[in-house]
Amino acid sequence: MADENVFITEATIEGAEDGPLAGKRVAVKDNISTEGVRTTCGSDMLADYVPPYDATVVQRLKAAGATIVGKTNMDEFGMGSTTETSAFGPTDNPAAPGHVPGGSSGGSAAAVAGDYADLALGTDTGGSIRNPAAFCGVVGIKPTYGLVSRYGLVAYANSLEQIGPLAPTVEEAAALLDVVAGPDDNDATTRQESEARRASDSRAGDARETGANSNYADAADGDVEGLTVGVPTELVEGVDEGVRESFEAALDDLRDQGVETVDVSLPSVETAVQAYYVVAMSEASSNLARYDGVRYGVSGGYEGNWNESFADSREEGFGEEVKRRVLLGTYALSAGYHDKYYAKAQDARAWIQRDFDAAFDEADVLASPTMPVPPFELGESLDDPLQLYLADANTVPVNLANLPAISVPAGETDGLPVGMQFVGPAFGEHAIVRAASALE
Ligand SMILES: NC(=O)C[C@H](N)C(=O)O
Repeated sequence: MADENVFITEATIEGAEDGPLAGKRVAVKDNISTEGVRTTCGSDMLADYVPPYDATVVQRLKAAGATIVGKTNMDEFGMGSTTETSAFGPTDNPAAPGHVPGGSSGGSAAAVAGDYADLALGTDTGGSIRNPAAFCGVVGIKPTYGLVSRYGLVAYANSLEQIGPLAPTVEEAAALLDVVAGPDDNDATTRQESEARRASDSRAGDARETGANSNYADAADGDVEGLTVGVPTELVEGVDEGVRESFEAALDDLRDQGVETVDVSLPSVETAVQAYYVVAMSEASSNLARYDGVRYGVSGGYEGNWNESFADSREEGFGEEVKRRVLLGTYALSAGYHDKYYAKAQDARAWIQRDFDAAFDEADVLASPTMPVPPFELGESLDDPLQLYLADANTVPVNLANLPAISVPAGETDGLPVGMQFVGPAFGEHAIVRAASALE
C-alpha cells in the first residue's frame, strides 16, 4: 500500500463482539475525541492532546462492533478544502494521485478510497465531508443539523457543523449513519426522533418515507420513479466544463429512471460564501480562545506576563490559515463592526433558508455538482485562500440552512472524480439516500 499520509495516528480500538459494524474497519477524523488516543485536529497546538473520554459517535461505533483503525488527517481545525493546512503534511488522493483529496476530512475520504478502512467518519462545517467524497470518488453524507450528536467533537463552528459518514457505496454510508444518528442527552442540539420524523414527514411529502427515523440504509433502493429533482440554476452556472458534462449525464441517467427534473432558483446563494465565512470565522475566533497554553495547547515556559505568554503559545501552535480566521472572526465580532458583518451574515443565512423552503415546494430533492471544479494538484491552491473559499460555493448554502446533503460519484473528467450533490429538506435523509442510490 502506498503511503498516502492518511492517518495522523494509527490505532486498533476494538468494539463490541457483535453488532451491525462487526468486522468493519472504521477510520475517524482527528477532531473527534477518542479516549486514550490522541486527537490533534491536525494542529501542532494539540499534538500531544489525549482526550479523557469518547465522543458519543465513537461510543456508538464501539457498541456497534466496529474496529477503529486510526485517526485521519485533516485541515487544521477543519479550516481548509484540501487537507494541506494540516500540521502533519498533506494527504495524497488515492483516486487521483498527485492531487489533493479535498478537505477538511481528506484523510477520511482517502482512507475509504485507498482501502485503509471500510468506512470513515468526517465532519462537515461547509462541505468538509462532501468535498473530499467528491474528490476521492466515494460517498459522503452531511446530516441535518441536530441528527448526529456533536458531543466530543472539537468545535470549529458550532452552528454549522455535523459529523457524518464516508463510504464506498450509498448503502454503506447510510448504514453508518443509522449507527451514529439519534438524540443524545449530552448534546442539547440533537432532536428527538419523533420530532425529527414529523418534520421529515410533513416537509419531504414522500409517501415512501420509511416508518422509522433511522433505517436510512433501507432507503438505498434506487426506486426514484416519480421523484422530482430540482436543479438550482445558480449552482450549475459557472462550473467547470467537464464537471458540468458529468453532471448533465447523471441527470439524463436519472430521467431514464423515471425522475422528473425541474429548474429552480436560489437567488440568495450569491451571498452564501461571504455569509458562511463570516459566521464560521466568528464562531472559530470564539471557540479557539481556549488554546492559550494554559487551558489547552502548547505551553513552552514562555517569558513575560499572561498576555505575552498566551500570544507566544498561539503564535507557535497555530498555522497560517487558523491565524487568518481567528483575526478576521475577531474583527467581524468586534464592537462597531458586528452589525456590518456578523448581523448581515445572519440576515443572509435567513434569506438562504427561505429560498430553500420555497425550492422544496417544487421538488423533493435538489441536485447540483458537489464541487464546481475537479481536484486541484497538490500545492496548486495553497497561495490563494480566497479562490479556495469560492470553491465552497455549492456546499456552504446547505450548512447555512442546516439541511442534509449527500455527495455521490458521478463519473470523471480527464480521469479525475466528479461528485453529484443531492440536498433534502430538514430530516429528509431518506429522500437523498434514495436519489443517490439510483446513480450507482
Ligand atoms: N470545514 C469545512 O467544512 C470546509 C470549509 N472549506 C472551511 O474551511 O470552513
